[in-house]
Amino acid sequence: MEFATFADRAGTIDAEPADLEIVAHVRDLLADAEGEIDVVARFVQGRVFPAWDSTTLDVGPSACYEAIARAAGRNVSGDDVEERLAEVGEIGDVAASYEFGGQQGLGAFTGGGDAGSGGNGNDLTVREVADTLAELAAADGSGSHDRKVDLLFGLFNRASSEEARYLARLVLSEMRIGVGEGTVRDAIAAAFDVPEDRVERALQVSNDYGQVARIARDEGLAGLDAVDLAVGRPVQAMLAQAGTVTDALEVWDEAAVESKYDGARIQLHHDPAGMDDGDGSTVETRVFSRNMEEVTDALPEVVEFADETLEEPAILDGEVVAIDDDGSPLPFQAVLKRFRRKHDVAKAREDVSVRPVFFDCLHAGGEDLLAEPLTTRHDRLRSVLSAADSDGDDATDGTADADIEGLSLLRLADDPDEIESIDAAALEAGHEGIMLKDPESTYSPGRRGKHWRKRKPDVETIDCVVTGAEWGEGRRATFLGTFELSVRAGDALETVGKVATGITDEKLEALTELLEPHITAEDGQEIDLEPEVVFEVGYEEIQSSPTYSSGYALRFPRFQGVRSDKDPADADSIERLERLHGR
Ligand SMILES: Nc1ncnc2c1ncn2[C@@H]1O[C@H](COP(=O)(O)OP(=O)(O)OP(=O)(O)O)[C@@H](O)[C@H]1O
Repeated sequence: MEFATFADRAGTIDAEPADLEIVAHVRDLLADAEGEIDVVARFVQGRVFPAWDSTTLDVGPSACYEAIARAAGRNVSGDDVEERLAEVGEIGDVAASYEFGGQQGLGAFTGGGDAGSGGNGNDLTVREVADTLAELAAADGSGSHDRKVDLLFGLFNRASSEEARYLARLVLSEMRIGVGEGTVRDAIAAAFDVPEDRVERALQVSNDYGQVARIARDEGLAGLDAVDLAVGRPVQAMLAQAGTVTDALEVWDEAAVESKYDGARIQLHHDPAGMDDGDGSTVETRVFSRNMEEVTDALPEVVEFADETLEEPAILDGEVVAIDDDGSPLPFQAVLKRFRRKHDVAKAREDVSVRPVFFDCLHAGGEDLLAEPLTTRHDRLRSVLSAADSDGDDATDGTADADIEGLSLLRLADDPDEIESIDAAALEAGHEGIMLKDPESTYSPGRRGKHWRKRKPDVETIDCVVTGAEWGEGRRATFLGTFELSVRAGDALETVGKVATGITDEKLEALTELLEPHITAEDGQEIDLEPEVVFEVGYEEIQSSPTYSSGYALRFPRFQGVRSDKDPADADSIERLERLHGR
């Protein structure tokens, strides 16, 4: 297909406001794309490379302005192009405002027209543009800037105004003609008469709109259904919604509960037989970010872990977490010092170490698992991660999961109290909270569905008076560990719950010092306190409950801090609880 034809069609789409009409135009474009269907399916979305491919053109706007200026003639400079952009506001309009075609001087009219070439009789094709841009992306090292400008100049120099408009937008990732992924999916289905959901599945698995369009056309449904995951080719990550335990248990019989690890999402691809690393070398392990960017070189610990632990081809989904010298998780900010780092990785590793935790398995031993339920995928994950375990204890009874390095602990629970204690243990271990997942759910790449929920962060906090406490146990026996919370009810105080979570050892020590002078009675581990200190407490919801004297209970109470600026008289009242409960 000539690039002029593509530009002409892109112009029609650009001018079309109705979504359905846009799909129809893209459908026709794909149907007419012949041998270049793969490129056309990408270009129309403004993509030069497949979604799974982290290759970028690596070309700054100034290189593009320079190339446009050179193609526009001797009297035009990169600065002129930039100035015009400031006036016009959009690079496509700017590029289209020049006359190209190797004209010297003032840019005489070439008669190329919208669908014509730049006047040298040598029509630019879609494939040529794609090949030149691939060559441009590959240019690196010294002199690469000039090489990139030369290649771009070569394209603009052969372009008509309308071709230049879409070429400039493509190069600067500013296509913006209203064609998103869903449009291309529907257009492929309509063009080649295949069901949308099967196109969707093939797209999820391959992340390659060009390949899927070609397969739909040439091989039909059977071809689409045969598209598999490939080790080495990243898949979009499944995402979560915020949700409450109560909501989750209403829809599912039971919830699969896991810690929410506070790190960065990774997708690990491993093949003991080796895979292409994208640069022509063979590697056993590649690691990708949530946006399918390659982060392998930044995370040598993850690569070492995979090389030591895995014995079969696998695609694993997980989180990389920064850890301190004892192996305890560090806050999210620490992992940012490592993630995506390109230089001085060894030095950064000395400062902050990381370790991976995996919670899903998309592919193992040649078998795609996306359509399997979560529990089956997690079982497979366990066996993949325990392959190197020489005693052969692959923990099928679930008891040894905590001993399997790199495996998330997944527990099935249908009791909110049990989930609350898993949440408490997760916070205690330094994680961010918990994830709730539907045990039956399949893996939906790229979807932020209801099957995965991150327990809703506390939307509201209340200020409670601390009226009692319990001494801790074991190494915490000298600290107060659990605090009884009360709210005002007229002149009296009524209990509303206990908080034990969200408090580090240092904070417990400080709180003990603060509260000890106010102890009025002690019975075993339990103590009564003079009402003096006010805590700010987060919660998931307020329930009616006979357990506490206020008639309400805080579900998932979490310590936020001491309100040293407040007296008990300023604490929240039972009336406020009533109002919050009624919401
Ligand atoms: N056990 C787990 N299961 C799934 N995701 C987990 C788990 N532990 C940590 N995570 C992280 O939580 C994220 C899920 O939340 P979400 O889909 O909302 O992503 P997000 O927008 O990056 O949110 P957040 O900023 O809260 O991590 C995942 O992308 C992953 O990085």
